[in-house]
Amino acid sequence: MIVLGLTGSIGMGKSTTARMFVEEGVPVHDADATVHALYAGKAAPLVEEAFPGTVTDGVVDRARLGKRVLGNPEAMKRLEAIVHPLVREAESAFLEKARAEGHRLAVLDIPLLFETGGADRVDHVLVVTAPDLVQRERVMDRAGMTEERFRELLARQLPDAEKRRRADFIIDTSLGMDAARAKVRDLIRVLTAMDREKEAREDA
Ligand SMILES: CC(C)(COP(=O)(O)OP(=O)(O)OC[C@H]1O[C@@H](n2cnc3c(N)ncnc32)[C@H](O)[C@@H]1O)[C@@H](O)C(=O)NCCC(=O)NCCS
Ligand SMILES: Nc1ncnc2c1ncn2[C@@H]1O[C@H](COP(=O)(O)OP(=O)(O)OP(=O)(O)O)[C@@H](O)[C@H]1O
Repeated sequence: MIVLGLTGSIGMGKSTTARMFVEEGVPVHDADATVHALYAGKAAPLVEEAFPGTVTDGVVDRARLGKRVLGNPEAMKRLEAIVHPLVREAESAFLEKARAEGHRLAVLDIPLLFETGGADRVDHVLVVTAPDLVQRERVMDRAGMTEERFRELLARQLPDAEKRRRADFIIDTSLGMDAARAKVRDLIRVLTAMDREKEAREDA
């Protein structure tokens, strides 16, 4: 089975592209959703112990936690030491299930794939991108978004150009849904064939 990492900066079309893989029958694991679930469960007591006052009614308050760790590399490291092993555990269980079900391809949707060393856990990386102006228009359309917040978010993410440089595959989501869906289908075909060849070589 081939493991494809899916990533991209804010507003580039990660969720939309992930959904297209699901629609084509490819299992997708969502790291962001996993963190949200962990913060309402298993991780909450561990986070409260490390960062007292950040958990309310058993659920991590992301705004409070963000204030403690964003812009503080040492605190972020401590938080990652709690969260990342749990995310990896969930990913491993997901991949094991996908393998057992006979899938040739599985996708790990990881927003901060490059920033958190995720590239080592996948066989290939797909980066979704769009021109700056399109990205800006999409993000500024969201409720509560301000110019300042957008700038802050961008400053904390690896630049799009650097992500594209490190990508194995790129999809430009500014060309519309049909174009992106065609690319997703092409990619599934190529990676599935690659896995089939790999298996034939291993059997020989
Ligand atoms: C700090 C937290 C509470 C802020 O949550 P909030 O909902 O306010 O914002 P969100 O999750 O969208 O993150 C906002 C931005 O912060 C930056 N950021 C978040 N986590 C990290 C990190 N581990 N390393 C570097 N930058 C980070 C990113 O630029 C991101 O776009 C949250 O991001 C978190 O718990 N991060 C640590 C866990 C983690 O690494 N998650 C990434 C997926 S494995
Ligand atoms: N291929 C596409 N064609 C047209 N519009 C698209 C395409 N992909 C995404 N979009 C649009 O761009 C916007 C952002 O997409 P999406 O929510 O998937 O981004 P994201 O990368 O997951 O964002 P974030 O990282 O902020 O959660 C949405 O309005 C979506 O409809």
